[in-house]
Amino acid sequence: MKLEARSVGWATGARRIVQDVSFEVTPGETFGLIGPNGSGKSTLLRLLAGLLARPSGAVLLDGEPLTSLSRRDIAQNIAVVEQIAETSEALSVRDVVELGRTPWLSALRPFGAQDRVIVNDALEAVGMAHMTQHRWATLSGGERQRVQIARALAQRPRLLMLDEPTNHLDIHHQLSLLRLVGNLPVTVIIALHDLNQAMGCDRLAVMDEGRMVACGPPGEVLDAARLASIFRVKATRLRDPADNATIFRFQCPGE
Ligand SMILES: Nc1ncnc2c1ncn2[C@@H]1O[C@H](COP(=O)(O)OP(=O)(O)OP(=O)(O)O)[C@@H](O)[C@H]1O
Repeated sequence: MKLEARSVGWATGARRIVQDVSFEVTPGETFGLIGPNGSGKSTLLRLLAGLLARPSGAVLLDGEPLTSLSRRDIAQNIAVVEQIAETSEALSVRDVVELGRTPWLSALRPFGAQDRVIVNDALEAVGMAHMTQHRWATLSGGERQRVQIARALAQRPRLLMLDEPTNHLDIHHQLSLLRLVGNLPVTVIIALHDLNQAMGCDRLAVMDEGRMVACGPPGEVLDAARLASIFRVKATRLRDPADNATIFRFQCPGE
């Protein structure tokens, strides 16, 4: 699915949180959003998913303005995993993941065997199939994160938006999640803090103070001058001899 952001913005009171952001994400692309704390990444993701009232500019999905689509149309196309997921404490892991099927169900099309297979696959994909009966309230931060990702996978979206999906995960689950997401046959927009992980995206948009200040392939966008001016770090580029990949080592200026 193709997504186009045209001069997207959002303000609260007199404060502009996101301003004049334009880019296109092509079908199948993994598009990363990076930027310092408070630079507007989560707000931009919410705008792209149509979750904020009174946005400015336009978001188009395969050429159709988001505003012309029903909530159900949007939910059949876009799944969002936010940083803080609100879920009833009493639900089981399976219940939460089954919620991902909601946009596809109706009185004439109740939850059935095919939905059960999709839910099982999603639980399997995030390594939570052994905990289906556990209650949400009892889960660790990383387990909750993986269940929310399974819910989004069960939605079978064409566009998956993830807000810092690795932030609660141990290193094994971080890497397996990124590999899982990278191999999905869908368009992905992902906000990330780890710039080494961001190097795995097809393209990156850099946010700073609510504006997009750069957009392009990771190797071009993450140059020493930008890392110093936007992220306020001194970066040394290293090469992994195993596969020739670029790795950054960061230091605070003056160290
Ligand atoms: N509903 C709101 N009302 C007021 N201010 C808001 C609101 N939502 C976001 N902000 C402010 O907008 C700025 C951008 O927030 P946002 O969460 O989009 O940044 P971010 O880049 O995702 O940050 P982080 O990396 O810390 O998660 C922050 O200063 C935040 O306090």
